[in-house]
Amino acid sequence: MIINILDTKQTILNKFISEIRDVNIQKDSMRFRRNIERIGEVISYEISKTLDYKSQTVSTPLGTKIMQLPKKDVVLCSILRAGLPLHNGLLNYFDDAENAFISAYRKHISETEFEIKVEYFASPNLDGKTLILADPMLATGRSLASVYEGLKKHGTPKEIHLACVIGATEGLNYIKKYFPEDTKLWIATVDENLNKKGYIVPGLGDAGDLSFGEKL
Ligand SMILES: O=P(O)(O)OC[C@H]1O[C@H](OP(=O)(O)OP(=O)(O)O)[C@H](O)[C@@H]1O
Ligand SMILES: O=c1cc[nH]c(=O)[nH]1
Ligand SMILES: [Mg+2]
Repeated sequence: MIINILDTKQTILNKFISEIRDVNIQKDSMRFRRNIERIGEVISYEISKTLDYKSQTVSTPLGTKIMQLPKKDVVLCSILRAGLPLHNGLLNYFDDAENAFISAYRKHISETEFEIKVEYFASPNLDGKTLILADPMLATGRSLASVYEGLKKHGTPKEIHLACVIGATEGLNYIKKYFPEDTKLWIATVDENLNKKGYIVPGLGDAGDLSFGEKL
């Protein structure tokens, strides 16, 4: 896996990351969602530097210009719920992408043990496409790995990009085993620790709840 950690350079991205972490600012759920979306936009721009482009002629009112434009083969796939604001950010830039949505949640067996349940699954054919798989939190890595197992039935993408906001080192190491070697991970920032409940520390808390409210 090719790992790109975006906060290793000092950019405006750091402000967006600090606001989603900040226990006071993150209470404003509209700002939280918008910051995740803004991070999705930054990730899109970085991914766009690696895509395949082809020459196309654009007509202006005064003439023509040959431009290099990205091929229209992107599929954006997000993991519900927390993936939705990140999906919006990616879609703001890859506006003609096809879209896939998959649900994954932690079904707790005990306070500290859980299994990943994948239930809703809607995806186009992935053969030969550029797959961008988005989930803001990469904690144990089990949600991303389970979703990818399911996606394999929908075809073989030409290339795979993973778009994440905060990861834990353990999760990064876990998913390396599941994805093809040339998969590119784009992640805003990485923390060292996971707690007993599988939450990233210091992380930000529960991204799904902060975006959409607590669930039962
Ligand atoms: O790397 P993992 O250990 O699998 O954890 C990460 C998952 O946890 C969060 O989802 P959650 O289960 O909280 O569901 P939600 O989006 O509905 O809140 C997050 O959006 C990831 O999908
Ligand atoms: O820290 C974490 C881990 C999983 N899901 C979250 O929303 N946050
Ligand atoms: Mg959650």
